[in-house]
Amino acid sequence: MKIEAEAVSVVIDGRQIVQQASLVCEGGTMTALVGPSGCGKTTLLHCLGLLQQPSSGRVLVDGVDTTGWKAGQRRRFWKDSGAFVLQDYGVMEEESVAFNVVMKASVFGSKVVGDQAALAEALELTGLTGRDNELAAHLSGGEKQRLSIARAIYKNAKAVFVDEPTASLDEGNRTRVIDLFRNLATRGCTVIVATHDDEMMAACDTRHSLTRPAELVTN
Ligand SMILES: Nc1ncnc2c1ncn2[C@@H]1O[C@H](COP(=O)(O)OP(=O)(O)OP(=O)(O)O)[C@@H](O)[C@H]1O
Repeated sequence: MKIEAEAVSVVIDGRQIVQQASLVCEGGTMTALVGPSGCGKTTLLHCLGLLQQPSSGRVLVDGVDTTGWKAGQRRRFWKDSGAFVLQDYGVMEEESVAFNVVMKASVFGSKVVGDQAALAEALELTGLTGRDNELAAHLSGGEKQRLSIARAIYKNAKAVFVDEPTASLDEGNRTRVIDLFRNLATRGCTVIVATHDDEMMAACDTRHSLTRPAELVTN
C-alpha cells in the first residue's frame, strides 16, 4: 500500500508543527521519520495514519486523496489496512493477550474467536506463545509493545504506523522488535516509523528528516 504526503503542514494554536512535508512510502519498505525532539515526527505520523487532519496539503492512500474522507472511510482504513504501534501501546489492559491480537470474541465474550493458526503464529513471532489467556495489564512495557506488533501481524496489515518502538527496550528486545518490522515489510507491508534510534534508522530503506519549524504563523 502506498502512503503519500504532499506538502503536509500542521499548525496548532498559531504554531507551525509540521512544515510542507512531502514523502512517498511504498509497500514492502520501511521509512524512518527522523529529526530532533519536537520537530513533528509523531504529528506527521498521525497525519499519515489518518489519525490527524493536516492544516494544509494532502495524504494519499494508493493514490487516492483522503482529504475529504468521512469518519466511516477512515475507520474502514484502520480496520482493513492500518495498524498502529504507538507510545501508549494501544493495548486494552482489561482484555486477554489473545483478544488484543484478534479483537474478536464470541457473542457472550467468553471465547476469543478468529483464526487460531494465525494467532499462534503472531504470538510465536513476538515471543508471546503461551501467554494467550493472560490479562494484557500484566505484561511489561516491552511485552505490550510486542503485543501491538502481534496485532499488526495477525491482521496482515498493509500499513503500520509506529512511534518510537525501541525507546524503552534493552538491546536484545530492540533487535527483536526491529526484526519484526523488517519481517512485516518483507511481507509487503508499508512500515513508517518515527524514531531517534540509530539501529532502527539503519534498518529502514529511506529516511525522511524533519527540522523544527522556527517561525510563528501569523494570521
Ligand atoms: N495537540 C497539540 N497541541 C499543542 N501542541 C502540540 C500538539 N501536538 C503536538 N504539539 C507540539 O508539536 C511539537 C511536535 O510534537 P511531536 O510530538 O510531533 O514531535 P516529535 O518530533 O515526535 O517529538 P519527540 O521526538 O520528542 O517525540 C511539540 O512541540 C508538541 O508540543
